[in-house]
Amino acid sequence: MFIVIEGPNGVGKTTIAGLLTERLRHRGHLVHLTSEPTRTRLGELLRQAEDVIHGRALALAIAADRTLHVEDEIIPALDAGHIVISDRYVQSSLVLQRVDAVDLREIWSYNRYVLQPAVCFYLVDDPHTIGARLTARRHLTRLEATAMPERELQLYDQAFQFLRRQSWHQTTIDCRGRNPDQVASAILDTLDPLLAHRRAA
Ligand SMILES: Nc1ncnc2c1ncn2[C@@H]1O[C@H](COP(=O)(O)OP(=O)(O)O)[C@@H](O)[C@H]1O
Ligand SMILES: Cc1cn([C@H]2C[C@H](O)[C@@H](COP(=O)(O)OP(=O)(O)O)O2)c(=O)[nH]c1=O
Repeated sequence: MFIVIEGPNGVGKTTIAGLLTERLRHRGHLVHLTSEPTRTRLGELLRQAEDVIHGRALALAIAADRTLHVEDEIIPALDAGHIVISDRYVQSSLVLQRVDAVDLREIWSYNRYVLQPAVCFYLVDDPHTIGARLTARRHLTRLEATAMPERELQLYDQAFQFLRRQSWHQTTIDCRGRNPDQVASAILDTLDPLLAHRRAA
């Protein structure tokens, strides 16, 4: 089963993806935790080069990294019986490349052939809470510094509506007033029936 954790910078994706991995492993599942940009040479290059690669070129390069991610890492892990959890996926492009002035349909055209996740979780929180966390960060990348939490939340909502029309399975998780354990539990509540179905199949 392929699961995606999405949401604006600072909402808690990395924290929650890690907790969810622990909780699922504790229950005896094999879990492969991954993230985008990838930890491959291309992904690392993109993390370092975000200041000089921008707009359409960045959208294409991120889509190339994602394509390799699916082919070389996600599908092999799924074939080996793992639950795969990705911290960021297509939605991040539908939001961040738009912040970088690329049109939504163009971004989608570069991503439309990727593997469709079993379910995508969109973490949302109060923009002031997210903003306070970002202020506490020592270093922000160019796109992190450009995208404001309100704008990112609005673009994530538009990505959600767009992908719903492509029949993607998506769920919004409201993190307001919830600690990370409670957020992970809310995700597991949605996952449990899907996992039971997987076991029965
Ligand atoms: N539900 C939560 N409640 C309180 N703090 C949280 C919550 N989720 C994450 N955090 C904290 O917010 C910060 C940003 O989380 P992080 O997982 O790095 O976000 P992202 O990967 O979305 O940028 C971290 O310091 C983390 O401990
Ligand atoms: C996945 C993804 C990342 N990015 C950019 C946004 C960030 O500035 C940068 C790194 O992502 P980020 O999630 O901040 O990485 P980490 O917290 O693991 O260092 O990559 C895109 O522009 N589009 C995408 O689709």
